[in-house]
Amino acid sequence: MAGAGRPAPTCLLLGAAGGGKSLLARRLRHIRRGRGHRGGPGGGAGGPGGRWPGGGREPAGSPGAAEGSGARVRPHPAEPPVPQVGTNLTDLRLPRKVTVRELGGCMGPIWPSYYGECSALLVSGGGGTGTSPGGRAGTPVPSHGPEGRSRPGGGGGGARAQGEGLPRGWGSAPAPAALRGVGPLGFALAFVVDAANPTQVSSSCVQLLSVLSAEPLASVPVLVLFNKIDLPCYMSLAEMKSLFRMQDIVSCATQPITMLETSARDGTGLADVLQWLRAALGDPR
Ligand SMILES: Nc1nc2c(ncn2[C@@H]2O[C@H](COP(=O)(O)OP(=O)(O)OP(=O)(O)O)[C@@H](O)[C@H]2O)c(=O)[nH]1
Repeated sequence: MAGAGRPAPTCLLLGAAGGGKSLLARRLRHIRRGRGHRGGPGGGAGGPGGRWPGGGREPAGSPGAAEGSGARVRPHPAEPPVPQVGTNLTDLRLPRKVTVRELGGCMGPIWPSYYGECSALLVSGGGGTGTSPGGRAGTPVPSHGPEGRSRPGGGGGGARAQGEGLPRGWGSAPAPAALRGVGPLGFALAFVVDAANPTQVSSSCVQLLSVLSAEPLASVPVLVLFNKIDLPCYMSLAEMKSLFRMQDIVSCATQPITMLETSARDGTGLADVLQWLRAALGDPR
């Protein structure tokens, strides 16, 4: 029964308007497999990995591709932001086909109507190797909070009292076994934050909390991307974690959460994003 009629693994791409989702999806489509992974686990401060493979350029013909040879990535030219109204589908070959479904930031109020898709994929997903990204060198590491922690719904141990200050329903779902590691569930979620826009931090944080507390998404692996780190005014991973109170979020979340710094403009961290997608969606390569 393997594969017959099974929908492609899907990653929902969410985040506030202007965070860089569209550019990110376009750039991911053109990144080449196999080489060019740089940086250590988490791709975090001091070592974000994954500019264009081969230390090189975006492939010819792709947005921002350069003529001739060059050792460095040619940044994607700045372009006026065009708010995404509706949903955009991008197919990636990792080599298994993975669909990235971007939902425009201005569609925030109706994002939940797309969460149901996840239930179908969770039911029909599986069948992978169960590879955990944390188990391979150089792979982004999901955060599960303190070792052996109990989720708030399961009796405490977290940094804050149960459910305190968090959206209704937070932590109330039972912990599925899959949460112990990022599993091949067939559905994943990436949440993009503009790390160069301090005015968006609080609204992004509220959005992230509401996404994490959505019941259909209770067991999907989540990647939080702090994007636009090419800009001089960007906030570092440590700053963003502190502003978002990520430690609290991670310790209360039912999902395994991974964080990465990226620049959709210059390609930093994008190889790590692909690697996370491969691991989260069940492709061991
Ligand atoms: N400097 C810099 N600019 C970026 C980066 N990513 C995206 N941008 C720019 O930010 C603007 C918004 O990017 P989009 O990709 O349209 O953002 P979005 O999240 O899809 O926005 P919505 O469709 O409104 O939800 C565009 O001008 C992009 O070129 C980045 O990593 N660095």
